[in-house]
Amino acid sequence: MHHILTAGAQRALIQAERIASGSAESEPTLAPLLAALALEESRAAEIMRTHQIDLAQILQEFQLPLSQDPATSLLDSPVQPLEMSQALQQYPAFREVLNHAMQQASRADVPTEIGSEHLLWGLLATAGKESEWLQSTGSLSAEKLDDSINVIFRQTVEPLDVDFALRTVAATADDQTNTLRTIDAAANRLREGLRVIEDFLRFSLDDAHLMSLLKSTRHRLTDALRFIGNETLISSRDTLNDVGTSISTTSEIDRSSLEHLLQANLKRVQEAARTLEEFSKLISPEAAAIFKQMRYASYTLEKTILTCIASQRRLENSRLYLLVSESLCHHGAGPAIRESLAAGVNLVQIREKSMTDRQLLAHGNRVRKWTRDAGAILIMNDRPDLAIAIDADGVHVGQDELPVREVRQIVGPRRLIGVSTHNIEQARQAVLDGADYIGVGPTFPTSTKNFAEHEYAGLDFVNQVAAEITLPWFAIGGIQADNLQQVLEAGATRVAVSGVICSHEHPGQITRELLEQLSN
Ligand SMILES: Cc1ncc(COP(=O)(O)OP(=O)(O)O)c(N)n1
Ligand SMILES: Cc1ncsc1CCOP(=O)(O)O
Ligand SMILES: [Mg+2]
Repeated sequence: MHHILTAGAQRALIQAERIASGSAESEPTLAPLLAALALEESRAAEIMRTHQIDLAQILQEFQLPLSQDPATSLLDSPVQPLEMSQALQQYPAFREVLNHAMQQASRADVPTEIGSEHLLWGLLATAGKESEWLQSTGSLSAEKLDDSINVIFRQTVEPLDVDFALRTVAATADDQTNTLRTIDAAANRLREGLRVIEDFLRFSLDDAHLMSLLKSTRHRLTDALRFIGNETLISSRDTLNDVGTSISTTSEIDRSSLEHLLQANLKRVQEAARTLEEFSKLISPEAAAIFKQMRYASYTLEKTILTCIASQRRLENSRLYLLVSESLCHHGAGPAIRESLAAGVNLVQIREKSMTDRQLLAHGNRVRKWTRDAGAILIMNDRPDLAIAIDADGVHVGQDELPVREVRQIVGPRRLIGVSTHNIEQARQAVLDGADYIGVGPTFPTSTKNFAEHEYAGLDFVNQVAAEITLPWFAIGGIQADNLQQVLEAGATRVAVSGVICSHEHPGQITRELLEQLSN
């Protein structure tokens, strides 16, 4: 198979050589490559950041020098496609890493491309002090990295489906120039649109996870343009004679809200990606395939961002989520629900594991009336069909139940879908799948649901989600009045509880206590 290194991977190798040349080590080591991967605005750096590893730590650990900021100096320099066979010759010190990277890349969507994330994977798979350090400091392993690569790069896009001939089409010189001009203009539109969306994610939504997805999409643009040739594109540019630059439609200047602005730019990105895909078919099928993926990735991104905004709005005032099971309640589910509603709970889940369908239907209809009268949201656990039957506002599903896509087909577009998550990869995936909120836990030991000791995700998981996810999420599991503060300190703003309210002698009283803490 024919393997090519992405621009990011090439820059990392060049940087690694620069760092190695300034290092005191006489024997070649992999530490300069590790530092170079963290230095770049690359996929590998993004992944390391999510595992709390940064450049400063690496430089300190491996006693490496970094006299200037080489990242900026290389970022804009054009990089020619580099084949694996050339890379193996040019960088003998990293041969083992490159070979492992190649194996990993062969399993990805675009098997010919080796990116910085594959180099990181190769580094982890190569025995040595760098790999050991990554595993101990960042809890990174080749398997975990597999998950990260999957979440960011494989599952955000449709499978590579090339529906056009894999050969370039002969054209006249004029045709070629016009095609290149079109590609150049569309690439600029795409880049600009992505930048606007990135700024929105950074400054308005403040969502690190979605931002990292967007950055990956931006990197793919660089990768695709390499197949066409950056210099060729620039030499075909003719802005003065471009009739498009003077056109400014009313819709282009009508940006009535941030959301409108966001949507307009998402559309701009999708249209530009389509133009790039079509015109690249005449020049580079590889580039066309990447543009197609980018178009699909932008649909996923659009859906995800808009869901996030809509959900934040719908659940804006829901900080305390009550899961009610008849068996846990001191005086029955009815009094527990009515008293907690009166005390201010506005989000209730029916979580019954042993009722028959008929019992659940009758119970659900009663709870529907109480919650509706109180203006509260009602969610049915596990059962999309019953959510519809009792006209609940949504349904909650676990990791082993129906996936969001299938649940959405059953409950339609308006009902909320909640998903339980137990680690950061599941949380990221649930966001991309289109969940409207997620459960994050279990935070503490609980007797309400059985978990093995090692399954407690704990406050670390709460911390991780707080750092990167803005889709509404609820910390859950063993939360009580006396440990709620710790959960809030770990970054949660919403919690889901069951036992603490249901089995309390006075559900209204404990509800008020919890709400009081949540509002501070
Ligand atoms: C808000 C919320 N979070 C998590 C769960 C747990 O769902 P699941 O893992 O499917 O387990 P069961 O509750 O069905 O036993 C939840 N119900 N709600
Ligand atoms: C259903 C569920 N899922 C994760 S923890 C949990 C139990 C929550 O109940 P409690 O608040 O009583 O621990
Ligand atoms: Mg369930």
